[in-house]
Amino acid sequence: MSILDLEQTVKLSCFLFAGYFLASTLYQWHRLRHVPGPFLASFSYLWIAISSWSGRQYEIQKVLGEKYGPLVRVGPKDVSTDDPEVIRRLSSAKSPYPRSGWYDGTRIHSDSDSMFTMTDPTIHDKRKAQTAAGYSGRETPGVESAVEEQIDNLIGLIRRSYIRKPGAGSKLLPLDLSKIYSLFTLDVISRIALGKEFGCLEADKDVLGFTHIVEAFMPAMNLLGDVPWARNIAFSKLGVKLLSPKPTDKSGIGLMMKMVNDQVRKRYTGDAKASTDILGMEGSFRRNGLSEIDCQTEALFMFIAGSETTASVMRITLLYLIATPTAYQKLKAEIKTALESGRVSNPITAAEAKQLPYLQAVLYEGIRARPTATGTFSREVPPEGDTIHGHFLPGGTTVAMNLSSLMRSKTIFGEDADIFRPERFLEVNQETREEMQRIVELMFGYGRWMCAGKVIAWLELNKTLFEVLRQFDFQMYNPQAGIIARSHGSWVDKNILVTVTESDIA
Ligand code: HEM
Repeated sequence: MSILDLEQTVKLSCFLFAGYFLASTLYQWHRLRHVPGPFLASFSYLWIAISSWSGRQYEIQKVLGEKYGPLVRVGPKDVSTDDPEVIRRLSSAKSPYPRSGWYDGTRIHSDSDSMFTMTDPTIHDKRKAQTAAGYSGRETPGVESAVEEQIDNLIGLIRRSYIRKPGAGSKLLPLDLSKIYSLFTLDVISRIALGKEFGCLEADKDVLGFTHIVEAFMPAMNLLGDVPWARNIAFSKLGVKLLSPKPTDKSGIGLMMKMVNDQVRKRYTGDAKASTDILGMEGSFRRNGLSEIDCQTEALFMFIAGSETTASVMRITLLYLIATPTAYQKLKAEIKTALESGRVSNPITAAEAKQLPYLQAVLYEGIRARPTATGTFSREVPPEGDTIHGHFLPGGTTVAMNLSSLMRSKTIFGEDADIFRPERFLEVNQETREEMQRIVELMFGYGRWMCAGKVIAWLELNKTLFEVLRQFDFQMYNPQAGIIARSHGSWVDKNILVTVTESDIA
């Protein structure tokens, strides 16, 4: 080929490529052109990529509803909604909507799915039924006492290392709420899933280096998971094989994988003693038909789904309480009255905690004020298409839940929805309160896809907040120092430093 021919071929290729790029961009834009949203999002995934990577996913998402309405275009084939009715309809047990490919972004095993990455409703429903008795506590009555053991360890650690004695002479080590609750939830999950806690609270450190790995990789994982073409590469079978953690790793998720695999193997080879953990020999998962590898995958996913989520609610709720003295005092007063009247056990049971109205209001407000997960959790419109809020959505469009915007809705939560005020749940009639609570509970998803660990999460939240405030009082260590809170699907928090004193109501 002569140099002239080569030049012509290169020019023609560039021209064809530019033509293809323009035509496909125009096509992408055209299919959802009637749905309002940020301009960049209408033809490219750059908008989603920026919001996933920036650490400001929450701030970016929470204003979308007010700016564009209940249905917003957030990508070429993607919309999001903050309408609770639509969220419920799409996730209900009878909905024809499957989960979208977004869920692949949490895949860890190349040859086995956790319940979370099962996008097909029929396959997913089967796994959900197999694990329901374990997660709900029906076949695992020991979960509540396992949580109590870890609360004891949490209180022990605070008392051992962080308590500030009265007077100026005592040595002062600030307690980092962003760290201690992560240690607590890791110990809870390992205790209930594997029968023995990792011992993070005992050692006062993340013994496996899990949170460090999560923090370090969260921006990249969130980005890869949110942008479809990147996800299709990174989370393909080959991508997962090459990139995902390995049981031979010396720390982080790989090491956790090894511990989980070993524990599960013991139980499946039959030399384990009877135990009350979710996975035990007599444990629910095995009894309900999970194979060894399914069990390993499910158990590992439990750490990803159940540790930082719950820890983030615990730390932010306590932080909001410390920053809102009226709410802090009211909750302390409710705890004191409950103790004096002998209405609560030591430690409090989950059932007793549910009877304390201000404690409930604080927990719902804590979840609402800073939504736990900012990931998109999208569904896929079935092939025949669907109409939402008057906009036709062709088959294959993904519809995300914008919980960040929903939780800030002034129509539902009042004009002061931007601030932490638990009273909003108490000054309305019962019907309105229950509807507000149901909307906050959408934070756990809904219907067939709803969080399997919701009962365990509420158990932890109720018992821990009560017990910690029964024993201690908290104040900010340095109110002028900045707290770091970045949202990449879930939260990466740092530097929530407090000082702790003994409470006078215990
Ligand atoms: C405050 C704490 C928690 C929050 C806000 C939360 C939230 C969620 C959400 C939003 C989903 C996905 C729902 C959907 O796809 O529509 C989910 C799924 C899941 N969560 Fe949680 N979660 C929490 C704690 C936990 C805990 C403690 C565990 C385990 C002990 C857990 C285990 C799971 C599992 C296994 C799934 C997959 C369920 C399915 O695919 O059907 N979660 N969670």
